[in-house]
Amino acid sequence: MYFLIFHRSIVSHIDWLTLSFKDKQKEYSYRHNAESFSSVSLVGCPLTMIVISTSQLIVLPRDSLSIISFSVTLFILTLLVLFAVVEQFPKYFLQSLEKASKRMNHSLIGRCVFASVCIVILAVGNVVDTVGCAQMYHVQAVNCTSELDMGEECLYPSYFSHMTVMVLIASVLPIQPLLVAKTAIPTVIVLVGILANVALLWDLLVREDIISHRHCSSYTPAILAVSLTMLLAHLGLILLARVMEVGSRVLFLWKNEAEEQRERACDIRRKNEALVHNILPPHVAVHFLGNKKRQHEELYSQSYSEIGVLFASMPNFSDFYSEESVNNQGLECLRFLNEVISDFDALLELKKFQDIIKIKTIGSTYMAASGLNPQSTPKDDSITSRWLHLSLLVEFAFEMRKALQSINEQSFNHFVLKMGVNHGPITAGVIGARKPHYDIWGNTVNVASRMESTGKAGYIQVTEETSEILKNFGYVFEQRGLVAVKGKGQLMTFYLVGKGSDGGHQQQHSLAEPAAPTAELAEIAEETEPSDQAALLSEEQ
Ligand SMILES: Nc1ncnc2c1ncn2[C@@H]1O[C@H](COP(=O)(O)OP(=O)(O)OP(=O)(O)O)[C@@H](O)[C@H]1O
Repeated sequence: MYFLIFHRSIVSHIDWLTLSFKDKQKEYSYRHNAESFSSVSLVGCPLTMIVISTSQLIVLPRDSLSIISFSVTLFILTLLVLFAVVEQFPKYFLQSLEKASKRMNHSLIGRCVFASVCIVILAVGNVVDTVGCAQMYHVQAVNCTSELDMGEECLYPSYFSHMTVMVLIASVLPIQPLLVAKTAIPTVIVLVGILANVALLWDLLVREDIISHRHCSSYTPAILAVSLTMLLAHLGLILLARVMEVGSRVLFLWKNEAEEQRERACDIRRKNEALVHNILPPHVAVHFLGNKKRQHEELYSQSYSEIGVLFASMPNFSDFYSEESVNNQGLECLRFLNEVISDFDALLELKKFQDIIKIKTIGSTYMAASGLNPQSTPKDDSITSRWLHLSLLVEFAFEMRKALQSINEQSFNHFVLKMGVNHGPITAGVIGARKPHYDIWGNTVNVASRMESTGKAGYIQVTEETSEILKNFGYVFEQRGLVAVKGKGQLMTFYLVGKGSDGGHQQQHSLAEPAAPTAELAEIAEETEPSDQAALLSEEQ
């Protein structure tokens, strides 16, 4: 099969006779898929009419009736084609006309019927002309020896068959009609052409033979020659129509495939973006997604001078964690931890905490930082503007405590948070080309971590400098005393008691809530790390 040779990719998809897709859904969408500019292919109809009329007027000098017939057919065809292409030139035509054109071009039946009508009008124009010629001139039966009146017109009727071939060409050009119409209409045109030759032009064609072959030597009769020409042209054009149809279907498949691939690529990109946004802070994710020329080895780092850092741990979680069959080899403990951490993460979704960034979790310790978003610039140079994010970090710490409390109530647990906050300069960066991780480093982070590890369960411990800043926001502190911090010596630290004039009361209240019974709190405090023991000792001194 000709199309098997050219388009192996489509063979399994289509029926070899009708060329329709075996998949009904695909066939439906192919038929309803209106190619933009497909209406432009109809321009071939009036153009063919112009060529036919011009050549006929040159070869077969005609009377005024034929000129009127040409003009009317050409006029109707031009109007129809103009209507079909209005959609492509919306600026130059009435809106209602454009809408009607669009409706016609986008309806399967509409555009099929419309294109078929154009072809039929063209064919009818040609037939009318043929009939006119045959009837206008009375031709007597002639033979090789007859005297011919060479002054008569319509001497070359075979031209009507040549014109029919042109009509056939014009009939396969439009994209809109279905293949069945593209086959049926030209077949009818050829049959009518052959019938006209036999029934109307026989004598005229014999006369043309005699004019062309004066000596009556052996020749192929014109009637046979032109009818065969029409038939062969018809077969060739049907073949061409089928090849065009296969091509159009291949393009349709490719287009669909490309569209599917594009959608898949968009989907993957969306998922990747979501993934990047999940593992990196928004501003860093934007940097990575936007910077297409980024090299794998290129390091992303950013220095900040005023950042807040929070460490929050659940000191009694390690006691809770055990790998036994009763808790599914520790799975239930991890499920619980996941619930707690997820609740903390959910707090960061709140608008007021949008500038707080979760850095990571280290075991049951939650690490977050504020002031990392370069877009959130302070309104002015005042302490309260510059360190607003630090007060929000403290608010976040309070909310974490509340969230854990409510989980405790639901699960009959007694977990408490031990928190440490510090502020100062840090360096942030993304480490690793695979599984990249955003982290922060610096003395500020180390001290924040120490504030947590040397702190007390249920308390938020801060350095003196941090407490000074937070006092501007109305937070109330209780001096803890000097704490021995590894590598830093003795640091004066404070416990955050609450906010406002009744801050002390607030803190009392939060501690008095059944987050952990007082005895349990004391127990937890005693179970702090060795460095904490040193800290507590220094406190006692
Ligand atoms: N980016 C970070 N993520 C998590 N923890 C950090 C980070 N930076 C520092 N820390 C923690 O801060 C604490 C203090 O760090 P520092 O460098 O002062 O001492 P260290 O000798 O590394 O600490 P350690 O004695 O605990 O090993 C360490 O426990 C460290 O784990």
